[in-house]
Amino acid sequence: MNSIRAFAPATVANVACGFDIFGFAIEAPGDVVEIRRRDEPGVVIKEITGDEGRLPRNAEKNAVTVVMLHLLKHLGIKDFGAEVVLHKNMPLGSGMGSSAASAVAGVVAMNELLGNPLSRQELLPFAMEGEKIASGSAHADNVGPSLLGGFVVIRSYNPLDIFTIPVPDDLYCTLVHPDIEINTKDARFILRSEVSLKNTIAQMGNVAGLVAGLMKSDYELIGRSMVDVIIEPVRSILIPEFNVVKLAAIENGALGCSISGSGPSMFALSKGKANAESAGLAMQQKFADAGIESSMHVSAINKNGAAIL
Ligand SMILES: Nc1ncnc2c1ncn2[C@@H]1O[C@H](COP(=O)(O)OP(=O)(O)O)[C@@H](O)[C@H]1O
Ligand SMILES: N[C@@H](CCOP(=O)(O)O)C(=O)O
Repeated sequence: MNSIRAFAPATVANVACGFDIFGFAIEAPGDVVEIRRRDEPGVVIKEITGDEGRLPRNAEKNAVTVVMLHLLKHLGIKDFGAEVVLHKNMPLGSGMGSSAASAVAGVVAMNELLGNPLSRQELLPFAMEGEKIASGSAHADNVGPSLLGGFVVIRSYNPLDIFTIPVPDDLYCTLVHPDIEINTKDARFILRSEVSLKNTIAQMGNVAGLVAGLMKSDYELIGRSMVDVIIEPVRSILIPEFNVVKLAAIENGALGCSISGSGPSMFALSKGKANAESAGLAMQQKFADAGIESSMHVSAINKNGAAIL
């Protein structure tokens, strides 16, 4: 096989109360990566579309190729020649797991080109290296769900312990991306490093409630548990109209609403597609009232994650 195309979906990380430990993928959008073997050694970026020339063309600096270089090194493969084309189908610094989608598509495509020496689970640490390059932190709550699909829980980072839990069939996500940019690195920098006991107790209750609500298909419990008392109060100040948009989502059918990843995108979860759509239109309207353009994606939870095309 000389050429491979892979797709990796956008993701919603944190899911309100689960900073760095919860995430799920949506159906679309997603990045597409093409790799072609070439005779000369070295992995090079041949072309990137959709980034307005903003992403690094240096293979050691772009999440899509960094993961390939780590994989090749791990497998002891030297002098491998490949050229890479990246189709960037989501904005940078979006809170939609943009860097993660590139990293996952890159590592899945390279693994396929090499004849699948590693399983999907085994690819995770390599995909996390892409996040390290992009945001300075090897968090797995975007790359995990983009790679594996489903609703992902990261129980531990050291050692890495990650699994998926079932979600109700009629659970829909609304993702609204206001036309502003927030870098994950900056949004991590502003977080406080200490948390009060009171907030820890509240957050633990919500984490347990969200997992139980998803597994029991208890929509009311899901909604009640979508509360983040630690991260959202700090980061929401970076998103204009955050409180107004969140209220609009809940008043128009959503079970709950919070920041997607590190923002500026906001997500809501709803029972049924119709509720997800009406919540999303209301969210967009509030951004529009403040003169902010936005785009909306409504999707069921993507159960499959990345795919070879
Ligand atoms: N292939 C890539 N796709 C997106 N961002 C990348 C990629 N490679 C490196 N980056 C860098 O990662 C940063 C964006 O990532 P991040 O802040 O995590 O955004 P997002 O929240 O959308 O994932 C930018 O500084 C960008 O230059
Ligand atoms: N847990 C991370 C998730 C970042 O998601 P992104 O989509 O903004 O890259 C964090 O909250 O920093």
